[in-house]
Amino acid sequence: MELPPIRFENVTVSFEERDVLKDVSLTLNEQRIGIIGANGAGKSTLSRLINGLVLPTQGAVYVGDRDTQKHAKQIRRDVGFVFQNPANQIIMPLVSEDIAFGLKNLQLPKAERQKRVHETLAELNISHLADRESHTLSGGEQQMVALASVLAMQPRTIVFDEPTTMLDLRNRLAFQREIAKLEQRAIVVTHDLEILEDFDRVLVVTDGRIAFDGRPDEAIANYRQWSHA
Ligand SMILES: Nc1ncnc2c1ncn2[C@@H]1O[C@H](COP(=O)(O)OP(=O)(O)OP(=O)(O)O)[C@@H](O)[C@H]1O
Repeated sequence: MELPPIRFENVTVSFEERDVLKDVSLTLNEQRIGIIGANGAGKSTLSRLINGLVLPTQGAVYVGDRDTQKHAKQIRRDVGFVFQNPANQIIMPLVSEDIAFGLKNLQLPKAERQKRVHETLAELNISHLADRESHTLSGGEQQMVALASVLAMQPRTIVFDEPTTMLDLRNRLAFQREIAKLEQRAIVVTHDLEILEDFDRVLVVTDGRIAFDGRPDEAIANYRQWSHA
């Protein structure tokens, strides 16, 4: 699978005149990229720029050669986003309907939609949730269903904002296995440092800037050192 590079060019994001990201320039070519750092450092904002959920106040973000400010629709198709709070993402009354919902927008035939729904649920070991009412799911079950909805769409890049916060050990391991197997690019914002062990690259965000950018072990050591200071 060809993975389009993601480029940040001198990106500043301001909310209410406060700069929460400051002149960030980056090119992301790797397949598995982690983003770590303190609360409020700017990690979610950085991740949301990738699919145009947040737009730069200054500078530009490109996915391949598409500017996120100009090609929102195509970019949302190419970059899936798994939200921190899965309840924001689940919209349909039944789990299987929820996963099928996004596929309708891709204009896939019904049989293909149903096949993808069942394959994705089986892949994540949550086939037993298919006929459950979405609002009765536990937090962790919701997080797994939100993950399934995005995986079923098969976007080339998937951004995860703290995907394991509600998962028990079994589901956390299932998530980790799933990420390791993905042909797609995964960009994961997390406080769960262990899941980054086999990643290609980890960014440490501190106060709106990239304070460190490198291998997971080095990035985690840098972040630990910063946290103790
Ligand atoms: N829509 C918004 N309006 C105003 N301020 C915002 C908005 N979104 C984020 N912020 C502020 O920007 C800063 C960075 O937020 P962000 O969510 O990117 O941090 P984070 O590193 O993901 O934090 P956490 O680890 O706590 O989730 C925070 O101070 C936050 O309050």
